[in-house]
Amino acid sequence: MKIALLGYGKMGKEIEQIALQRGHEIVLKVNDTNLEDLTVENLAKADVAIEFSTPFTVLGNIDLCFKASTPIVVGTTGWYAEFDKIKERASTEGNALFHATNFSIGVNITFHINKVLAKIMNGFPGYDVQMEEIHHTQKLDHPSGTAITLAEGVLENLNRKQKYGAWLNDGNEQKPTVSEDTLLIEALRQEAVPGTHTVSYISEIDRIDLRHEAFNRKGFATGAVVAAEWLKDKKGVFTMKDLLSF
Ligand SMILES: NC(=O)C1=CN([C@@H]2O[C@H](COP(=O)(O)OP(=O)(O)OC[C@H]3O[C@@H](n4cnc5c(N)ncnc54)[C@H](O)[C@@H]3O)[C@@H](O)[C@H]2O)C=CC1
Ligand SMILES: O=C(O)C1=N[C@H](C(=O)O)C[C@H](O)C1
Repeated sequence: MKIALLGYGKMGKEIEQIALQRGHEIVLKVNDTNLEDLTVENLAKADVAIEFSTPFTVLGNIDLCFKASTPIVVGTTGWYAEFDKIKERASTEGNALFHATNFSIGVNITFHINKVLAKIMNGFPGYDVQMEEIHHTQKLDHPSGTAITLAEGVLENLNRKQKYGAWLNDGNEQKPTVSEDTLLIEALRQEAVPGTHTVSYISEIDRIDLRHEAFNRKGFATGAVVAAEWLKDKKGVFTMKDLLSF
């Protein structure tokens, strides 16, 4: 398969290694030093594009892939406010888009358990729920896309929470007070952390933690390449639930 890498930073480089190991060819690599190569003509030469750039550049890259009729796998986070518009466009124009806030199998198992746990906790009002995400200091968005997906899983299943709130804890501000129906997500930035997410239920007598800790970026990268292989000859908008069998 011929792959275009849109975003050749930490993730793009990791994806390149996995893609080559799986027998694919990289026909285009773009980062902010060679944006002149990012053309519809070049994208049309790829069987699929894998997009891990920035929240500010992802929408332009999706647009170019749609114009080139090149299926696109999007891992970039921080753009989901525009998701409905993109989805509508993909269906009217007959494009192929695979998106996920997290491509790792471990996190997707955690997403599933998180929903089951939230449903169970309806019967146990003595527990309050809170979330924490920790990422490297270069991360541009907060809370992380994964944290938002986890929060949505809680809100869909736990009746006493109606919305989430975010707090970037950089050591300068006190923990905000939130209403009882708000799920607070605390974001911490620590050197070189690939991504750690925890959903905690805390009562007066104990604490239950659902935690996923990535040790490196291999899980994210492998999931993105597998998604690209799966998407290649399809049309429509897909995510990890379409790929996984649970
Ligand atoms: N869904 C998932 O499983 C995962 C998602 N991510 C997300 O992927 C994104 C990228 O993460 P990293 O690789 O860690 O960031 P990074 O900062 O290491 O790499 C981003 C790259 O995008 C390049 N870039 C800038 N403008 C561009 C443009 N117009 N077109 C193409 N590339 C451009 C930059 O030069 C840089 O090389 C972030 O949004 C992050 O949250 C990261 C890991 C896993
Ligand atoms: O920026 C990152 O690094 C990561 N971003 C994704 C997110 O926002 O959830 C996935 C992973 O946690 C790493």
